[in-house]
Amino acid sequence: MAKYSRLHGSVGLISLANPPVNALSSVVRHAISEKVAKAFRDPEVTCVVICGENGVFCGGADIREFASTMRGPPLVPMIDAIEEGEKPVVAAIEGVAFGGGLELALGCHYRIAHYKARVGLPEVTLGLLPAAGGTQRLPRLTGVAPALQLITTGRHVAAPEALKLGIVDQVTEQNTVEVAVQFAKSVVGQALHNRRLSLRQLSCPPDGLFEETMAQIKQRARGAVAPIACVQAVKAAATLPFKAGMDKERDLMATLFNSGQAKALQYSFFAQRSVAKWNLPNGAHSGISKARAVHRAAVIGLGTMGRGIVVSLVRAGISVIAMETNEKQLHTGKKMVIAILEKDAQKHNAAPRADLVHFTERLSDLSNVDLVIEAVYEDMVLKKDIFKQLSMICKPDAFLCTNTSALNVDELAAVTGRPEMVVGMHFFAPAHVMKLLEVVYGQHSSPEAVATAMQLGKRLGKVSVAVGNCPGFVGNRMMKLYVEQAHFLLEEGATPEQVDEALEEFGFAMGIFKVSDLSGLDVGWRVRKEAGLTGAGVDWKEPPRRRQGRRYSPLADLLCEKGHLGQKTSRGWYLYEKPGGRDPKPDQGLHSFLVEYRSKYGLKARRIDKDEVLERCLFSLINEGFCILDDGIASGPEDVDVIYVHGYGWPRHRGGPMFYADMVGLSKVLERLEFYHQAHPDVPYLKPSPLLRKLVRNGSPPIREWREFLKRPHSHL
Ligand SMILES: CC/C=C\CC(=O)SCCNC(=O)CCNC(=O)[C@H](O)C(C)(C)COP(=O)(O)OP(=O)(O)OC[C@H]1O[C@@H](n2cnc3c(N)ncnc32)[C@H](O)[C@@H]1OP(=O)(O)O
Repeated sequence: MAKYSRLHGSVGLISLANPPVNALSSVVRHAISEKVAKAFRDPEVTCVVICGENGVFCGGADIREFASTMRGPPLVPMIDAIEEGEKPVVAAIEGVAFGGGLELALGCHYRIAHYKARVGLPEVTLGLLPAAGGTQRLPRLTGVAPALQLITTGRHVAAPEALKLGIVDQVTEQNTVEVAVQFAKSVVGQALHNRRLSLRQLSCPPDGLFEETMAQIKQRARGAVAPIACVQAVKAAATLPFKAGMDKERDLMATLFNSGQAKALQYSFFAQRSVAKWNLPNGAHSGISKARAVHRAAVIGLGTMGRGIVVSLVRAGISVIAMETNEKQLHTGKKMVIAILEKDAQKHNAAPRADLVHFTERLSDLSNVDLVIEAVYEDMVLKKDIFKQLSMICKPDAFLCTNTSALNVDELAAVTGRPEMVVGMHFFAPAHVMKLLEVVYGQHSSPEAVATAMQLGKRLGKVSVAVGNCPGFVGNRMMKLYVEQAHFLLEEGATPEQVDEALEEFGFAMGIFKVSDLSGLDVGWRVRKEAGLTGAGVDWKEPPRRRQGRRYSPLADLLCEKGHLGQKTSRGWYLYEKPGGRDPKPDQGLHSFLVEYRSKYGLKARRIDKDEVLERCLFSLINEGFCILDDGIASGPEDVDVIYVHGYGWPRHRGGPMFYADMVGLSKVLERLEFYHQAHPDVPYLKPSPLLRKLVRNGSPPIREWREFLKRPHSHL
């Protein structure tokens, strides 16, 4: 809804009132239209100010309404009516003016923003375009190039930048509404013609701007269609009269609005928010569990992960003790952390925050920290030793966290005298860049420990998801099967290039073999050795290409034995021009190696098409996702999807693996898994999960209803 009042006798003040972000629901749109008409009718009113209650102008159209038939007055005529009005209308922008919110402000004749406010047109991130005149008015205000950049990326800008771009007329540190009211009174009587953006002429865009932008977008959009439609709409602004441009904007929006991509992106928006409201099988949940403040933290281990975690903590203003026993590693780690912090400082024109980090070789220096994150390499014996010591050294109420990516959090907790204070904080490399954090609760982790880790993740700017304890947790447990299928496909006749091409066409930023070369083949090799799948622990009585009773491909192990570890050694699944090279080239040597390998094991190469690559890799991963839901390791499909979109390069416009399964159709996923399981009976995880079967038996309900089919958590609180 929107409230109306009259200030100083002549100013009509319209306040959007739809907490928490004053989204433009049908009720709000109706109320704004009504109040604007009232103000325009009232002869005592000479000018109008539109603002939002509770320090937020407007977060845009109500995204929840997109799933149903749109009711209420549409935005376009409402905004046109404001612009056409004969009384000056000023938008007083506090908090945010996003999407339809900014479009509403662009229909006003003037815009005043608080210096902390942000404005932007993020529709593209929801699979849409700004279809309430945003693609036509913004270029007329800022010029084509800046508008094109903002609309195709959805980037927000802070008020000072918005002022430079001409999006707002004034920025204030004072009470924005009061400043806007005074401003509105001061412009009464001035001509409005020039202030109506729809009437403005656009200056010619630079030559080739649209072609270049389109080419860049096609390269980086990974199949997303909304950015392309955004370019077309802005091009219409630059080449057509306003009215025709608006028609083009409307037509393009009509094609996007009901697309699967828009549904996926809007699902992702809400999924990301839903994971913050975590709940555990024991009944603990975010609503009742209080986080403790973390003032001082420690990180143990200054390898790639440890360094990234230290940087993340410092960026959040937390003082850190960075501990490393290896002198050389300590020296290198310190240099790299300081270099990143200095680069940050340069970027933000501020002093480096290196004073917040204290580097040490002594574990005893950790006696007074509130929370420790252990980030040494994946060796259970080493980690247990560290946790035993921490338990004695750290103050009794310090939380002890591990950055393990797969090891048993309960086993670590058991060696401490405080298992309730132990949780996993699984960061993704590089930790100062990647958004995802898996917070792993063990059997004894207290709600306070989980709440503190989740809250800390939020403070570090991460998307944090609470997950249960099992080998690989959610992300890596699913990933393992996807990687295995890719290796099996090579045995059966595919090349790394064919597999990667299919995955990249699907929308992954990089195919699985390129990712493996980038992270180093030795990472998985170490894990497989730990698991007794290769190296000294193997039971050699088993037939070749079988381990622990099931099919196994030793291809990656064989490459590791040859020293082909990926980019760092210039050879892996691809060839690189030098060690550390980034540009993968097909490797004839690898192809010959595959031919010899197949011949050695009597494997007949066959042609494998893209559909099979996708089904084998993705459906096996999805099937494990269903098992994870059934086991209660993730509390809902949104958790799995958020993990895959933010940590594993799953294309956001495909929602995530569980959303994708819903889009493809659960019965089709089930049928294909049954087919592949029959064809590969020695791969047990291709057997369809009981939860998938149950959902199909129940008529394949939409993803938002899946939680009703999960085992209910039992409260032990
Ligand atoms: C004809 C079409 C014309 C226009 C199209 C559009 O306008 S599309 C919408 C464009 N707007 C956006 O994309 C903005 C989305 N929202 C945000 O970026 C952030 O929510 C915001 C506004 C910056 C606030 O961030 P904050 O961190 O403070 O809160 P949070 O994100 O957790 O949101 C709080 C709750 O509000 C819900 N919500 C936010 N925006 C919308 C929206 N536009 N429509 C509906 N609901 C919205 C959000 O889901 C949270 O809900 P909760 O139940 O508490 O989880």
